[in-house]
Amino acid sequence: MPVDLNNERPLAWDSATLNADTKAMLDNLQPNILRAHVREHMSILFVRFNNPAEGRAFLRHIATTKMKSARKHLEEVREFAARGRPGTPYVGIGISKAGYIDLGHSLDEVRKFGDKVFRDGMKRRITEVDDPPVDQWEWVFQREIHAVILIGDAEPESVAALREEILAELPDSARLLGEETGQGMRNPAGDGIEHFGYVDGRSQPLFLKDEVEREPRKQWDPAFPLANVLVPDPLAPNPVRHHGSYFVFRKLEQNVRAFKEIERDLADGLGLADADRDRAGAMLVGRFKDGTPLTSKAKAGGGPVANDFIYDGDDGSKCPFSGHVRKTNPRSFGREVIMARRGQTYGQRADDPSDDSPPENRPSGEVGLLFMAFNGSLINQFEFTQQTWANNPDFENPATGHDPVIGQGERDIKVTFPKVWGKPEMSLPQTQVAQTVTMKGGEYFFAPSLAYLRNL
Ligand code: HEM
Repeated sequence: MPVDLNNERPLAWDSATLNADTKAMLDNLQPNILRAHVREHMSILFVRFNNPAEGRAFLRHIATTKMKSARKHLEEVREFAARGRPGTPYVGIGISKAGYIDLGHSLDEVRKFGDKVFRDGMKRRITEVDDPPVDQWEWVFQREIHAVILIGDAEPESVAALREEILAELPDSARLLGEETGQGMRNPAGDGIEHFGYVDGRSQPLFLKDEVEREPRKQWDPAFPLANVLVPDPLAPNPVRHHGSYFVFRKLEQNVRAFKEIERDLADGLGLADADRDRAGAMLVGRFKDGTPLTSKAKAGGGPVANDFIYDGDDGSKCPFSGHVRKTNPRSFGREVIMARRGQTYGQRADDPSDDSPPENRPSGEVGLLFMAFNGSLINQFEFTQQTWANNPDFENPATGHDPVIGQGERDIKVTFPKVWGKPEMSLPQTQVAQTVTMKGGEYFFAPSLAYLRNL
C-alpha cells in the first residue's frame, strides 16, 4: 500500500504492522526531515560539480558510506533514551535545480519536480519575497550552487573529522564554493536560543506518534501529515517508496545591537517598568525570551516551554497580530503552510546573549541564523510564509504591520501596540520597528531519497 502522505494520524514508525511501502520509505529517507537530528555543531558545505560522472560518483560514495536512513536515526534516538548510547553524526544532501542538470538530468526529468519555485532557484524569486538584490548577497550564494552537504552532531570533533573526510573525497573537477559553520547556543535553562536571546525551535510540526504523545495537546494539535514535508522523489528508482523533501537554506544576519535598542525604546515609549519591560521584545517575537507565549501570559513564566496554545480570543491586545510566531503560525488556520524548521545559529560572540547587558555590548553583524527548513512545497510553505504572512502588513487584520523579526519590504504604515497586556488601551500610531534581519543569500534544494543517491 503506497505511503499515505495525507494521513492525519502520526506515524507509528516502529509498529510491527507498518506496511512494506512505509518501511521502505523510512529506509530510504534522509534523517532530520521527519524528526530533528542533533546538530549542536554543524558544517554546511556548498559544492559545484562540473563533471556529471564524477559528481554522481561523489554523491553515491557519500550516500553509501556516510549517510544513515531516517529509520536508523529513529532507532538511535530510542537507544539513547533507553540506554544513553549516543547516536552517529548526521550527513544530509540537498541538490539544486542547477545541480540536477549538472549531474546529467534532462530538463524533462527536472520538470518532474512539481515545485516551480525549486525549478526557478532562489535568485529568481527575490521580487516575490522582497529579498535584497543578488549582487548584495555574499559571493558564495551569488554563484551557481549544485549541492549542499549538511554535517551535524553533538560535538565539534566528529563534525570536523567528517568534514575532512568528505572534502577529501571531492573530485578535482568539483569545487567547494563556500561553507558555513553552525553552533547552538543555550540559555541557563538549557533551551536552544537564537541571537536575539529568545528560545527557538520549540514549535514544530510533529510526524511521529511517539513525539506527538509526549506533548500536551489540549488546544494546539502538533501532529501533521507527512505531506507537510515529504513528496515522492521523482527521480528515484521507485517514487512510491522513495521520498524526498524540498529544503530551503537562507543565511540571515541579525543586528543584535539594533534589536536590543528597539526593545529598550519600545519599552520606554510604552512606559513599561521593571519586569514588564520584557513585554516589549515579547510583542515583537510573540514569546518571551524564555519561550513563554505572550498570548498566554503577561510575564515570562519559567518551567518547560509551552507550545499548547492558540490565539482564539486574543484580539491583539495580548500578542500583537504582527508578533513573529503569530504571523508565521496563526494556529487557527493555515496548517498546510507549516514547515519543519531545522536551522542553527552562526557566529561567535563575546557577550552572553541571555544576560541583561546594554545594547552597546551586543554585536551589530557577523552573527545570525542559518535558516533551514524542509517543505512539501516551497511555494506554498516557506515562500507563502515569507511573502503572504511576514511581509504583508495587512495579514489577518489590516494595518497590523510587517513581521518585526523577518518581514522584508518597505515598512511604511504606522502601527500601535497594547500598553497594558489584555487591555484595549493602545499606544499612539508609531513607525514600525526597523528591520534587523538581513538576508545574505541562500538557495532552494531537494533532499533526495537515499535510493536515488545510492543509484547514481
Ligand atoms: C533571524 C531570523 C529569525 C529569528 C531570529 C527567528 C526567531 C524565532 C523564535 C524566537 C521563534 C520562537 C520559537 C518557537 O516557537 O519555536 C520562532 C518561531 C518560528 N519561526 Fe522564526 N526566526 C527567524 C526566521 C524565520 C523565518 C525566515 C521563518 C519563515 C519564513 C520563520 C518561521 C518561524 C515559524 C513557523 C515559527 C514557529 C511558530 C509557531 O509554530 O508558533 N522564522 N522564530
